[in-house]
Amino acid sequence: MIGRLNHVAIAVPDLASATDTYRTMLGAEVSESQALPEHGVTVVFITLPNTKIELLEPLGEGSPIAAFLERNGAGGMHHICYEVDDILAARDHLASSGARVLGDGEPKIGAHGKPVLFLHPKDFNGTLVELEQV
Ligand SMILES: CC[C@@H](C(=O)O)C(=O)SCCNC(=O)CCNC(=O)[C@H](O)C(C)(C)COP(=O)(O)OP(=O)(O)OC[C@H]1O[C@@H](n2cnc3c(N)ncnc32)[C@H](O)[C@@H]1OP(=O)(O)O
Ligand SMILES: [Co+2]
Repeated sequence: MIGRLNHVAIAVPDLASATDTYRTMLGAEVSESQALPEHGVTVVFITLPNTKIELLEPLGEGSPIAAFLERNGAGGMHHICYEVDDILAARDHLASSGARVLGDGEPKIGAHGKPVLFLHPKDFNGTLVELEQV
């Protein structure tokens, strides 16, 4: 069911500073930032030859990553995103297998304009999993 690795996400307390670190210290190509209020984050993407890195900081009240950053003051690996062909079929299979699909279970449109869903980290070895339909 899961396909390519779409991105690995790192939550950061200061997106501008993290962007500068990647650009100047790691020579990375970093996109312009995208504010995504429906997701409660602002993100940039770093394009690598074989995948992407998503840097994200909280946006607005009630950001889903606020508590994570309280626990991890310098930031940290936040989630991993796998690609799927059919996100509703994947959701239904996972839910029937006992996995917790986060939110109301309906896909939202993510940063790439594609439907995304999240699976509870406790069901996947302590790792927050995002699925993106491509
Ligand atoms: C940019 C758009 C999109 C894209 O297109 O790529 C995105 O990536 S949006 C990214 C931001 N949105 C989300 O992360 C949505 C899904 N996340 C959530 O709903 C919440 O973050 C969460 C997973 C429910 C956790 O929220 P939190 O407030 O931290 O809840 P708890 O404190 O109750 O945590 C429960 C439990 O899980 C552990 N935890 C939390 N976050 C993570 C994580 N990222 N990785 C691993 N483990 C995590 C937390 O430590 C708690 O564990 P225990 O203390 O042992 O119970
Ligand atoms: Co993501």
